[in-house]
Amino acid sequence: MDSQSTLYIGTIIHSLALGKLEVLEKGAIVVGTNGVIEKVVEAAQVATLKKSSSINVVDLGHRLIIPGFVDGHVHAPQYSFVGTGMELPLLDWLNKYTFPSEAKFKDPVYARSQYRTAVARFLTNGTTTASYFATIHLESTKILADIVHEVGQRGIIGKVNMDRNSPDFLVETTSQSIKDTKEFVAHVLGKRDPLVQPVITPRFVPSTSSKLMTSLGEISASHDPKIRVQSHLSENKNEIKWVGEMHPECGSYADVYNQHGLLHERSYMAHCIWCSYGERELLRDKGVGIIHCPNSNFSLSSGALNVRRMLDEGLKVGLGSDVAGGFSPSMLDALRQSITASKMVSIGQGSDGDDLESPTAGIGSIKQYEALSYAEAFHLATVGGAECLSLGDTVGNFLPGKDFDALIIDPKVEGSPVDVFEGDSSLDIFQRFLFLGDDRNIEQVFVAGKNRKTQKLRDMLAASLK
Ligand SMILES: Nc1nc2[nH]cnc2c(=O)[nH]1
Ligand SMILES: [Zn+2]
Repeated sequence: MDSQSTLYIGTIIHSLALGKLEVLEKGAIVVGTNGVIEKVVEAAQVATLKKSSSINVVDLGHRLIIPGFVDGHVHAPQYSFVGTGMELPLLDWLNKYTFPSEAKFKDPVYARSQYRTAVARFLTNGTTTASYFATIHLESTKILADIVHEVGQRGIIGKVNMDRNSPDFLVETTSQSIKDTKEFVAHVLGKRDPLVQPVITPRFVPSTSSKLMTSLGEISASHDPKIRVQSHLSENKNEIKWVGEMHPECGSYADVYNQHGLLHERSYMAHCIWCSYGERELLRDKGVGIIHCPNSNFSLSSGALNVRRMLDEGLKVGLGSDVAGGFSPSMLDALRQSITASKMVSIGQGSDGDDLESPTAGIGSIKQYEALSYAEAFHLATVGGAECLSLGDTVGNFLPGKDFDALIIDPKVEGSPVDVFEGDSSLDIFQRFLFLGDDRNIEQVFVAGKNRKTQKLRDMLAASLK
């Protein structure tokens, strides 16, 4: 314990394994000045620790202390049109709304103002870690990384690559895309901020040529550790058909990424709703994370992922908001909708496919495909996401040695959407927050030991209202 460690006292709830919550009523977390968790103690030990003259004591009373949320897949520029244009399926939605909107990020002044609002909104909702897609534009993507750094969010940021099948107002040449990606990676690594990291981000197979994908795989592999890779995979049936026509030489959609060196233990793919058993085996064997984005999957009528099967088969799974395919910036929404999606699967309405070679085939059997519990969904929104993003040793729960990324939840805040009744247990209150709560209940947002929900952050949000 260093001389200025801080003792945060409150009701601690975090996930130790899928479906396994630990609850410490009036427990405490000791955090060093470097923002790292030194120990977690039960109520009985708190009094002794409090007596230590060298420790700062922060008594949070009735509040809950929970890990920060990990949004494994979010498009920062798409926050500009969030909650609008929700009536089309993926490929039409991209052409009608997404591409014209992303093209505006060519202008760095516009990008700065949009990105400030978006990042502030995600952070204020308790997203302590986000894996962002930006756009193809180098300057504005650097600005996004600078803003994430400035507000102190943990962010993984990707310059999007698009050199084929894209409108002429949102396309780059192969060589420019490679050059700008290298420059962006150098820009982010040059910050020497452990909270902000680059990620290689081919938009998806239809918009990234073979030559570009191969070069991106090489850029990822040329660093130690490898630069992370994120993209979209098997989200929509027309998309999958199109990829099949484009790459008859590959065995499957996932195999296209694999053959271009883009699947490894630091890769994670959004959606994967319609992946075959063979693809799921490939993803598991390569250590690729699956980012389940249920709001987007419903909103773009893509399908309901069989998340239980992914977990049973040993894949890493996290959750994503996929703004603006998904209409909510809050991971509470992703958590709730992941439960709804898994309930659809459990009643025989999900993405079963005719996947007979799978040992877990036989969808429709409610017994075999149990819906996610709230504790499991919470695990995916915290630990699961951290593991997908290769941050499992750093965040996700409160094990000593990890960074203190935490939310202080006040269920009784003035104007709270959550009612607390006499006799409620801590877990009752926690569940009510998960299902009914919102950012009003999220009083403080700690990233690496510092509260980032500051007046400055509120001012950033207020600025967008002017
Ligand atoms: N949901 C979603 N899927 C995509 N596939 C390619 N681009 C996108 C995108 O921006 N959003
Ligand atoms: Zn997406």
